[in-house]
Amino acid sequence: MRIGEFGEFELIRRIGTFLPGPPGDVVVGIGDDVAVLNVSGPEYLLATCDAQVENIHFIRAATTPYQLGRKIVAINVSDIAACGGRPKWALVSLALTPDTGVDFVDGLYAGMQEEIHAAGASIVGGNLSGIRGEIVIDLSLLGTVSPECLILRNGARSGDLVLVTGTLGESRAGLELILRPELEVEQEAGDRVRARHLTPGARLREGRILAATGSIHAMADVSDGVLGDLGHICRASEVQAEIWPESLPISPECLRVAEVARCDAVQWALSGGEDYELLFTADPRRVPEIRGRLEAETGTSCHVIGRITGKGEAVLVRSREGMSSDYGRGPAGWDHFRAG
Ligand SMILES: Nc1ncnc2c1ncn2[C@@H]1O[C@H](COP(=O)(O)OP(=O)(O)O)[C@@H](O)[C@H]1O
Ligand SMILES: Cc1ncc(C[n+]2csc(CCOP(=O)(O)OP(=O)(O)O)c2C)c(N)n1
Ligand SMILES: [Mg+2]
Repeated sequence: MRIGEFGEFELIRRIGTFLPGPPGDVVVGIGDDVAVLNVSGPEYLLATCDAQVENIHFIRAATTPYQLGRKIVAINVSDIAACGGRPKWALVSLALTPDTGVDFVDGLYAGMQEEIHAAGASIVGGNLSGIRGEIVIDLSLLGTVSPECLILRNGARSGDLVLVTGTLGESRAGLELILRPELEVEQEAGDRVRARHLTPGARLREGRILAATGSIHAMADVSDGVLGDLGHICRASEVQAEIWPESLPISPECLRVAEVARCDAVQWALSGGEDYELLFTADPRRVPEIRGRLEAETGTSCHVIGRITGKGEAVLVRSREGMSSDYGRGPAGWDHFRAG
């Protein structure tokens, strides 16, 4: 059997079965946005890693090395944000071909340095390797969180509302414009969605503020698409959820690109991925206060997009009134071994 038939998440489950149970100082091992480690201090240590692989995550001609540097940092910071943590130290592993220009590495580090500095962290080491084909940039990020602020994927409760920060689908819209350069769209809309794809921002302050409310039951960042990532929360929490397609926050720019591309913006919002927004659940009675606080302190809005309906692990897409929908019948979200 090949891993393409398995899928990414079944493979992670299988890898887990070959590993002994986590030792006692591992608070959270495989399965969340980050590993959470008890290092006998007042704060937990957080650890995560994510890569950018040529022609899987980026096309060399469509991004500058500076943009790529910013993106590799932001996507890792996003995982720490999703737990309510603070990023601290990064290690960067590069696998490059010998013909790579030195200016590529210069630009990459300028971008990484800018983004890591903005996140309050630093690059403290890494590794270099040659590679024969497409290049790989892999970043490991360590951070900290106080135990009372740690939010995991596994705390969603029946009756919770599901919320998401910002807007969904723009990154996928930006990718569409990159893959189909012949599409003509107003410059402002094009620039906005391309920037969202090439240099996503992590919701770091938002994650900490949400965690500090004490009212968030579960949280994850949206890398695979809200449908896929809510699925991860549901499996971890052993609950079932519904997403209301009419409630998804989709910007006018994203709608416009979808119109020009003759694509469905709702589908992009559900399963396009790489939004790097925060997806979380909370008791409905606390939602007005959470939204108010987030908006007042960061200017970031968040929207209710569904609810946790009971025990189970599935995510259904249906209208708030309970009407069924064809959305959600396709692939739930990005899967590295099933994509393409
Ligand atoms: N090769 C691997 N070996 C062990 N654990 C893995 C591996 N790949 C992923 N994981 C773990 O599986 C979980 C899900 O991974 P992933 O979907 O990449 O998370 P994220 O979207 O937060 O980056 C994480 O806890 C991650 O540490
Ligand atoms: C050329 C190209 N094709 C497709 C995509 C879309 N894409 C690639 S990986 C991915 C999912 C997110 O990346 P992943 O490595 O799964 O991050 P993680 O979930 O581990 O944080 C998406 C939506 C892209 N960014 N570039
Ligand atoms: Mg990952």
